[in-house]
Amino acid sequence: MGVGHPFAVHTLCQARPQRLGQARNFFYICLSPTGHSPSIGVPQSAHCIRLSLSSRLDRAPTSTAFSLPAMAGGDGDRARAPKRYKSSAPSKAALVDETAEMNYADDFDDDSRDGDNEVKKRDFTKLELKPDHVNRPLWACADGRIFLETFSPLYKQAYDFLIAIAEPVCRSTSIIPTSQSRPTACSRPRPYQEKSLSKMFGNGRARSGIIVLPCGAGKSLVGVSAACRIKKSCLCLATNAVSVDQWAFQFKLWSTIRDEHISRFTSDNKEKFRGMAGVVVTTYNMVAFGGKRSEDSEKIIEEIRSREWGLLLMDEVHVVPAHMFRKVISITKSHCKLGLTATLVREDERITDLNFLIGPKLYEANWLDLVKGGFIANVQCAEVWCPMTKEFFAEYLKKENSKKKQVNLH
Ligand SMILES: Nc1ncnc2c1ncn2[C@@H]1O[C@H](COP(=O)(O)OP(=O)(O)OP(=O)(O)O)[C@@H](O)[C@H]1O
Repeated sequence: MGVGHPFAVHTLCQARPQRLGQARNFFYICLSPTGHSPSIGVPQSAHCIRLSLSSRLDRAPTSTAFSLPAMAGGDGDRARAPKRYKSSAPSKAALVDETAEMNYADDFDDDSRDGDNEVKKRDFTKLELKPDHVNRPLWACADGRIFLETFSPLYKQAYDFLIAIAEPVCRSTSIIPTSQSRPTACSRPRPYQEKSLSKMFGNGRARSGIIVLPCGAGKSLVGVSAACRIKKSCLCLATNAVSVDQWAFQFKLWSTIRDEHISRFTSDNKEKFRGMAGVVVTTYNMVAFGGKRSEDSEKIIEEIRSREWGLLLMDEVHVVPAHMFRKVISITKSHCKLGLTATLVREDERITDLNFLIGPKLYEANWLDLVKGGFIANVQCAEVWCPMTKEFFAEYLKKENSKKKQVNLH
């Protein structure tokens, strides 16, 4: 089972807050054929992830890659994971499965019982830990469950491994097939992402405006989630063709939208609107371009112009030249506009134009908080002083160059 193995991670069930205190030191994973949603609910705080087998695999997984250390008789192929780990008896009978997995449901979520009732109880109280169990933080059961010891020294590596082999299409709703052309969110936003969205949708309707999140904080998920909440078609504008591909990918990653409902429109990739494309991803340039277009392009741009979009999603709003921005805004019609950026700073005077072209700043995350929360990498700043040439210094002192035009969009 190597990297790229066709698993899909389906987080994270219906957490019941009152259960969180009982969270076990196990990373609980359930493997099941895609399309079948395991009904076991487990709290997120217990580091729970569901893995769902892709339809490319037509049989339930065995524990070939992960072995169940405690299980006698062949790596636990027919085994259950332990109910309790007794660290005081490290090697022999250290695992005590008091009953069977039906009782796991008691510890997690009432919803889980239905699914578990299908599984017969088994007694594994006599099973022993394998001698090298400390090197085996992952326990796989024949019924598809994998348990990861969070207290294992290899926990982090094992966790990374699971994530690496999994394709994070994630989130339970993503396994529900949908015929909708509009995206439906299948993600679990982080607190600051949720806050951004709540600022946008706070009073029950979508507000236009700008959300500022540091690089790598997950603006894409916020954009996709916004499109999902609006439940209408979305025109997504990026700065270049590479970004267009990335946005198309992000929509597939974070939502249930089907491939045929996303169209990309770049100079190299003019995907015709297949049906009523729910999401069209293109560049500012493609929309604002005033020159002669090919017949195909003309048709697509006409479609873009004539349609009433639910959301105009604008990536990197701060870098778009003002005149292009105005043009794009004036030739497209949308119910709501959302601008995303990492920094509302630009070199010309026009940053404040965004205020009336799009809307106010809805939310700005403090990057230090995100670093503290472990959501983005720690940044170290070092100030390096160096001499300026005379000419450069004279230029620097000129009023119009002396300050950066930082927006205050409150
Ligand atoms: N809620 C989330 N849960 C898990 N992973 C997330 C979440 N939000 C974002 N990520 C991950 O964080 C990483 C950065 O996300 P993304 O590329 O959207 O950031 P960004 O803010 O657009 O960055 P940039 O400014 O560099 O474009 C991605 O790997 C993404 O999958």
